[in-house]
Amino acid sequence: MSMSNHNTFLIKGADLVGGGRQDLLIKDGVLAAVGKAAPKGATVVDADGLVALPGLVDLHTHLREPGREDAETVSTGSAAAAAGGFTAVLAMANTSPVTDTAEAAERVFDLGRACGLVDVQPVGAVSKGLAGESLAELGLMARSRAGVRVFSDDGKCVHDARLMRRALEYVKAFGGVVSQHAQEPRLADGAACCHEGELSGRLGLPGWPGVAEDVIVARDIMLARHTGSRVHIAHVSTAGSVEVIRWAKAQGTAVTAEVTPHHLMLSTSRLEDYDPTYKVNPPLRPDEDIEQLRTALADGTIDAVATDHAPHARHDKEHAFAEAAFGMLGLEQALQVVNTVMVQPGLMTWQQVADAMSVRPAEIAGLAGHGRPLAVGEPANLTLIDPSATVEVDAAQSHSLSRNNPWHGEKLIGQVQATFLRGRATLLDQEVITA
Ligand SMILES: NC(=O)N[C@@H](CC(=O)O)C(=O)O
Ligand SMILES: [Zn+2]
Ligand SMILES: [Zn+2]
Repeated sequence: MSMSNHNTFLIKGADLVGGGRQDLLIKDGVLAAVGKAAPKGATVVDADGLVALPGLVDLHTHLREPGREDAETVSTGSAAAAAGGFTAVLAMANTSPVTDTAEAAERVFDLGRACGLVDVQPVGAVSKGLAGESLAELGLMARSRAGVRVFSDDGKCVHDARLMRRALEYVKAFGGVVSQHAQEPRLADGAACCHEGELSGRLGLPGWPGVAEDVIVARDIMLARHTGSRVHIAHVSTAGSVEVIRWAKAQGTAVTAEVTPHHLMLSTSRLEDYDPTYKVNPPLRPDEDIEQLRTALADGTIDAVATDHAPHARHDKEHAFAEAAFGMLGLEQALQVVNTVMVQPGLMTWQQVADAMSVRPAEIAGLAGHGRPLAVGEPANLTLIDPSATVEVDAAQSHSLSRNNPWHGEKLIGQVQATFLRGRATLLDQEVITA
């Protein structure tokens, strides 16, 4: 046992977003002091040159438990999240069984609390069994101990306009939101596996066009306007969606949107070698879309960065491109990617990163205690990042059970060095501990 009290941390000289260089005292789970403090027995964390952000909140994580514990569990996914700077994640409902009842939601919630590395907040399914036919128990999930506020059939689009309308009307009663996987099934042929364009033609892979996303985004914005309810667009990937969302926000419609790290950085050209690691839904898009996604994130048209962390076991991913599973990892590299493509080139400030990766996601999901300013009396949910370290990503070095990491071999800028959840260190690089 060391001399230090493991529940008391003195973070020295961190660069606080909006607050300059400060010391932070973490005690009894809260920020006990901001500014100068020198308590005895605290573990001292040297944060010289590190940026302190409120703990990150991921609106879109697939944890695979229950059902596919060979790909990820609540515990391994939580560890990956903490390593990436997250203190809360929204766990998507496309598990087996589906999270479409109060009991199922409470089970996921409890697994998360038992693990204790991040707050796991279950997303409830919109439709029973994600079948797109009848509404799941939205009200019971909302009133359950899990307090579900975000509903999504993610993996599938709620394509029936009547069902979508009813879901929006229903969640309005308790301040909930429907997160839509926007993909018109009639425009996205069953065999489609990548973006439809020049490259899909050349590679001989069936593709689906960006407009399959755009039309659902437009429809759901009109339904949100009609019902006076809130819609959230998951993993926006096209310039067309951005255009429609920008228009809707200018009209005052209650629409919010997220973009993934991979859609901000990786283009369709990654498919040249038919590597199934880059097979994802929605697909990687051309440079013109990426450009618009970056602009929209920087100007607030897109509210949040969400990972769509989608672990897959080797035997589901290592197939010919057309047969492999859709999805890629994201939790551990998300902040690095945002730093590399947005902060370092001067497109975004750290304050904006805090907004897009913590404040806004917590607001959208109605998560109390997260996305809060780093101020005295607030829960000590925060993360420290070295913004200038260049790191070569190694897929083998991961807390996730899966290895479908699209950043493998990539040099990214930034390294997460510590994460605290209500004052407990869920990640603490030994290098930064000085006493
Ligand atoms: N993103 C993906 O390609 N896959 C996700 C489902 C989804 O987000 O649509 C998955 O669950 O694997
Ligand atoms: Zn999806
Ligand atoms: Zn997803």
